[in-house]
Amino acid sequence: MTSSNTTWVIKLGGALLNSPQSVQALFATLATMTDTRFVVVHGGGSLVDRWLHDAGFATAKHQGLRISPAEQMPYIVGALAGCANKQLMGAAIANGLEPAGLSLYEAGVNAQQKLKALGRVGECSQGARSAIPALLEVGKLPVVSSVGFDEQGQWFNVNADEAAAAIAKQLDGELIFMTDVEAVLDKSAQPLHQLSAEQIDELIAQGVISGGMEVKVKTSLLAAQHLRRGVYISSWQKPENLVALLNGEHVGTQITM
Ligand SMILES: Nc1ncnc2c1ncn2[C@@H]1O[C@H](COP(=O)(O)OP(=O)(O)O)[C@@H](O)[C@H]1O
Ligand SMILES: CC(=O)N[C@@H](CCC(=O)OP(=O)(O)O)C(=O)O
Repeated sequence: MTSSNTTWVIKLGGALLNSPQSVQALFATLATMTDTRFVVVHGGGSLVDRWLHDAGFATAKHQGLRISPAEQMPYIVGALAGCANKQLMGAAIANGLEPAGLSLYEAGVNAQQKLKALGRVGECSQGARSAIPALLEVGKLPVVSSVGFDEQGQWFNVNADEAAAAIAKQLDGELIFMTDVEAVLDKSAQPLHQLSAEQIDELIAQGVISGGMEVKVKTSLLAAQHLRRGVYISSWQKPENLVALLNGEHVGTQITM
């Protein structure tokens, strides 16, 4: 059951940034829900792809996570915490909202190296005090990139789905992933309205769920188990789905415990 104090963590997939109209429509929708506390966490994978390519780097992913050599980090951080974050802030401002652009550090989430072979890919842990409650209290809209820091101040590239889940966990909030597909699809490309742990294992093993969606469903399942509530995957192409979800309607895919 949600209350007016519930915080809704909305993760926006990076492909959204390629569609300025959809960005505007999404923030216009958020702006209509004045009584709801939102935290936006965003990706920017396609922007990172472009910046790395333009800088002459090759890039590769392992199970949906970008292998992030130290020398590529200035481009990755620039694309995510700089360009993507500020583009979304601009759309929020244009729709009458008051965004506050943050990295994971200010949001109270720390990062540390996930796996040596992945370079500077971070995984989340409990961090310093979060600025988010105070920002929400004064009516700001936190817009959080998935750039994280460890206690030595070293920067990390965190998958944005994992970043959103860590923030939802910290705020005990609701979690919605807005991506570029309306739902997780089955092997006949039909939307799955609900997904359990067993189905997720099976669909990944069959190769029906792969790439970025593999990270998303695995992260959603862990988050649902931790938060003890369902987590949703829906499309940013349909901002009205956000309104429906907040009203307790069932759209997209619900990942259950
Ligand atoms: N079973 C599936 N159902 C839907 N999308 C899937 C599936 N398996 C893989 N995908 C891919 O996952 C993509 C979404 O993941 P990703 O690109 O990481 O999104 P985001 O940037 O929003 O986090 C889809 O565009 C689709 O290409
Ligand atoms: C470690 C890792 O994979 N980081 C991601 C961070 C951005 C992200 O997750 O963006 P989307 O939500 O648009 O996919 C990356 O470099 O692409």
